[in-house]
Amino acid sequence: MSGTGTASAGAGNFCPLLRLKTTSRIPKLGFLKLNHSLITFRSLQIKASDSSNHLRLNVAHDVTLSNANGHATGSGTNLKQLSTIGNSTNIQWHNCSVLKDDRHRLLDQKGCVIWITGLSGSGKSTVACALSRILHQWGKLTYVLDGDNLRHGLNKDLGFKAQDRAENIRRFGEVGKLFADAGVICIASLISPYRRDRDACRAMLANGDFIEVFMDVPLHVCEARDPKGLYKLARAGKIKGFTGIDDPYETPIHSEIVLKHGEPCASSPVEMAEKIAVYLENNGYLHA
Ligand SMILES: Nc1ncnc2c1ncn2[C@@H]1O[C@H](COP(=O)(O)OS(=O)(=O)O)[C@@H](OP(=O)(O)O)[C@H]1O
Ligand SMILES: Nc1ncnc2c1ncn2[C@@H]1O[C@H](COP(=O)(O)OP(=O)(O)O)[C@@H](O)[C@H]1O
Repeated sequence: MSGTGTASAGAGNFCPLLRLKTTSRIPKLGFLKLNHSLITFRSLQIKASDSSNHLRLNVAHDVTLSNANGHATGSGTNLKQLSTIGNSTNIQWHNCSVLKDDRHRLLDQKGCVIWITGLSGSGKSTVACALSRILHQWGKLTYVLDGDNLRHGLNKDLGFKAQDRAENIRRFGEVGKLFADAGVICIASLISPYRRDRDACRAMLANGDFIEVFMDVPLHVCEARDPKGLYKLARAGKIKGFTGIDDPYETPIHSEIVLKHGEPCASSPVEMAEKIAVYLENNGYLHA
């Protein structure tokens, strides 16, 4: 493969193989499937056809040829390597020509993860839903990932031992990262008691895109609320390893937002949610 090829043009100026109009601007990324092979390219020139009704493709840089199994088969200026990530061997990252910025422009917002951490009963879920409601009313796309809810499905194999909580948090981080990449404002609401696990999720996202919100509510207040009766059961020894009672909660040190119990002007869930919404506005997340 020399880096230059031809493809038959479809009706008019539209090439069904490329799904491009010949008049459209040159894409920065794309792929072309030919004879069960995949050609990945970063630079492409399309010249309008002559009377032979053919499009001429000039594939300029970063060419990777791979067969249907994804193994590299040809040469290019920059062959991508197969990787091993965890237990996944011989894998290769595939790019798509629709990029995060394209999705941001479509939605007129920037994807991010609002990470709400705090004790059981501190008001995480209530604030998460209030924030989702406010942003929805402003025409912004959000999705709430709630600790209790994900334990009904994705995380139902996990308990509350430290390593299970760590895995729970890691999965939240990975799912939140996908939502943010999709352009969605993802609101994660989970106890996430360990600083190291929260920081690992922060590190998964681009600078600024992980916004930690600490529900700074004293244990005695959460315990007095006890909406599910869990503190009572934990005090009675009927639940072991309950956060704040006989399991640790590591207070955040560098949260972007602290929602302190009893703070004047920010004591109701809606006022707290408004504070987060203002942060998003001030930091450019509500426009592309
Ligand atoms: N041992 C123990 N400790 C803490 N919480 C417990 C426990 N057992 C059950 N629950 C209920 O599970 C909810 C917390 O789940 P999370 O996924 O947010 O926890 S964690 O982030 O993995 O620590 C938590 O929900 P919230 O009250 O909304 O925080 C409880 O309802
Ligand atoms: N800012 C607040 N002030 C007073 N009560 C609140 C506030 N936020 C939540 N609550 C109440 O506290 C209880 C626990 O709230 P919830 O959102 O379920 O907490 P978490 O998700 O952290 O367990 C609920 O009964 C809720 O109505």
